Amino acid sequence: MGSNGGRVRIVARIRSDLSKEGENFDDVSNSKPWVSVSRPDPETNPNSRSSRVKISFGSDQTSSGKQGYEVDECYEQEMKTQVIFLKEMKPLISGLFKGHNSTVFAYGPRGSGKTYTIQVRLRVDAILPQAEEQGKVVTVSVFEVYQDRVSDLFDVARPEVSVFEDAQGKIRLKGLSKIKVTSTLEFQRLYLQATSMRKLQSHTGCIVHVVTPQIEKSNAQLVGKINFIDLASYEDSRRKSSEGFNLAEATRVNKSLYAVQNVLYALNAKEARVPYRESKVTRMLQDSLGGTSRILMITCMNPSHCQETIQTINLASRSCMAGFLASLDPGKSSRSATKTLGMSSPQVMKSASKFNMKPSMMSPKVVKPASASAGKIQPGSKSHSHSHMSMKKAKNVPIEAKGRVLFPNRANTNNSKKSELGNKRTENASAQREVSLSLASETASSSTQQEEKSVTSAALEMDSSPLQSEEAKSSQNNCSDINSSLIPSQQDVPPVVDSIVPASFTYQTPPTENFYIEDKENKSSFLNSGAEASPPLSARLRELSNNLKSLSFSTEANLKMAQDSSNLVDQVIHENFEAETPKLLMEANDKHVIHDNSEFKTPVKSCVRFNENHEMLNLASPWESFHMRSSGMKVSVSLFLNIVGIGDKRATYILEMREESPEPFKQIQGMMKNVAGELFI
Ligand SMILES: Nc1ncnc2c1ncn2[C@@H]1O[C@H](COP(=O)(O)OP(=O)(O)OP(=O)(O)O)[C@@H](O)[C@H]1O
Repeated sequence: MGSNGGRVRIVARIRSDLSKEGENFDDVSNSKPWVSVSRPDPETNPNSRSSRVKISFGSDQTSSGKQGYEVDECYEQEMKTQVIFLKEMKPLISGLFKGHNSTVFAYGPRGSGKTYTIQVRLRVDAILPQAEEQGKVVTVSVFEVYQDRVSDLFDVARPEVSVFEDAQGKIRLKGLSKIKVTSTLEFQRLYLQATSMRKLQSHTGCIVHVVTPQIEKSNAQLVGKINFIDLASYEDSRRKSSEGFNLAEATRVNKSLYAVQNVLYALNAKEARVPYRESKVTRMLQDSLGGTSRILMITCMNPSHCQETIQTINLASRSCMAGFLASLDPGKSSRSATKTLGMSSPQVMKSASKFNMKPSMMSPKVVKPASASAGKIQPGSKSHSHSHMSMKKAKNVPIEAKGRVLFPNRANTNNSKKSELGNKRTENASAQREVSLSLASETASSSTQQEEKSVTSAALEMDSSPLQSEEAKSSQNNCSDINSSLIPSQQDVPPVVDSIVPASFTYQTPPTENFYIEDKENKSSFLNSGAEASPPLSARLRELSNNLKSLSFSTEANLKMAQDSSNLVDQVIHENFEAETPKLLMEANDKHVIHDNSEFKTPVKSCVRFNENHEMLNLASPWESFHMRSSGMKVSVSLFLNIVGIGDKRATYILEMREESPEPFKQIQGMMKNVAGELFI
């Protein structure tokens, strides 16, 4: 569906200039364009592989050097909502009558025009006449998901809607009413009444079912359904806390937004497993996301919340590009495609040698970070700029700073180990880890129950923001410019693919060395019985240390950073793990079920800072971002928790607890300090 080759179409809409409507903006008198949109010109680039549109922030670069985030389409400020409807949503409504389920998401920061763009009332307007013409019946449900609880907005007094899978594998929404509507007026009245009950930070959804009236002896009633999901606003935790909002709530909301993005990413990437269960929203919409369903995500951009806008577009672009990567290798999942491109592509290999990088250290995500396509933008590209946000000067970030594959693929080694390990599970022999350098935690997945636990690591990181608040403040001073963000200099960018791959990096860990710990109540399939079945943590950390040492960095600072991190890891190994590992594992086994295969995925989060006037100061490279956020290569709390064998869920819980009950957490933090030495200062 998307031009990226994926099933999810991801478009963006830039909200119109509200400064004309009297809304507060940063000083726009001296402002430079805050966002610009470039699209390949078919006349000058008839052979262009991509019809994707590039969104760039900042104005310091020439149009041929624009860096940015790619999406399937971007509607600029002057575009009318009706045009967007006709181009993007109308086809979905037509599909509805042919039996296709569809879902439309509106996603973006506060006040970015999500509700304004999705306009559910008008959409139902377009459905009713067609239904009547074809003798179909339309029923609607309106719900909200707040703190992972689903409520029926037609009757808020009813108990929580329960979401479960029936014996046939169909998702059931028990307790959600469906109301038959026959006229637009009737629907508008119902919808207005229902949405007036919604909570501020909730996801609001409307499910429109088109059904065939009961035909004698036939049970097949449902023709199709379309879901309109007005997602809760993405909020930046640091900004929120400074403005007195509820940080815990923002964290929860953002986590669920990341979960939605993880699902879209997995769908676009044609991954075998999609982490629907990661959030209530995706779980309840599962029927309308998988299979032949069509999905549209409209990412709304708000110039007055530029930081959040960049973060949301960054994630949206990541999901979009997953489809592109998968389309390069349609026979395989995106992970396989990633591997193929990273390990075998002649272009990549060429780039690897050019940049003195070992092929085993590369993945497309490594060599093609969020802005790395800039060097490939066609000279004839059209570019439009919009003026709002004041910016500072650009600074180039070398590509080497984007990330590395820490662990080489050692599938062969694993095979030879397989017999030694006896009953150890090895079916996911090429399980990969994707780790965003700018993020602190990872996603775990259980192969045994075919259920994924995608990462909501940015949320975890936000959870840990109070620990880092001082760093954040100081890093603001270090930040220079939005354009320095994820953007390497043109000379430094290997011309690998004509696309953006958002900043994250991938490394592979052999399954015999993978494990994670989960709560017993959630999963129970494989119990790793200790050191024999699982290699010592010290070995993994040692490997991390060695790989860090072997990284080639372009600058002295980066080299020093790598050495520092390597030394830190060495220190942790020496002081804490070599002696403690068997004990830790035994303790873990007492309390948890350990799975032998894990899959980690992190959404990408940029590192944009604002000064007190909300002017953007910097969008750091992923590596810089990691550096800043982790205070000079201190490994983040949640990453560390993962390393010591605590799964993401538990790590999330610990971090959330710290937010909500700082006192007990101080004790936990003390304990962690003992374990991690300098890491948790
Ligand atoms: N493209 C646009 N043109 C004109 N006005 C707009 C546009 N987009 C949004 N608005 C106006 O901006 C305001 C906020 O829009 P809207 O409520 O749709 O944002 P939202 O992202 O849904 O906000 P929330 O944070 O409450 O979820 C509304 O008054 C809306 O009419």
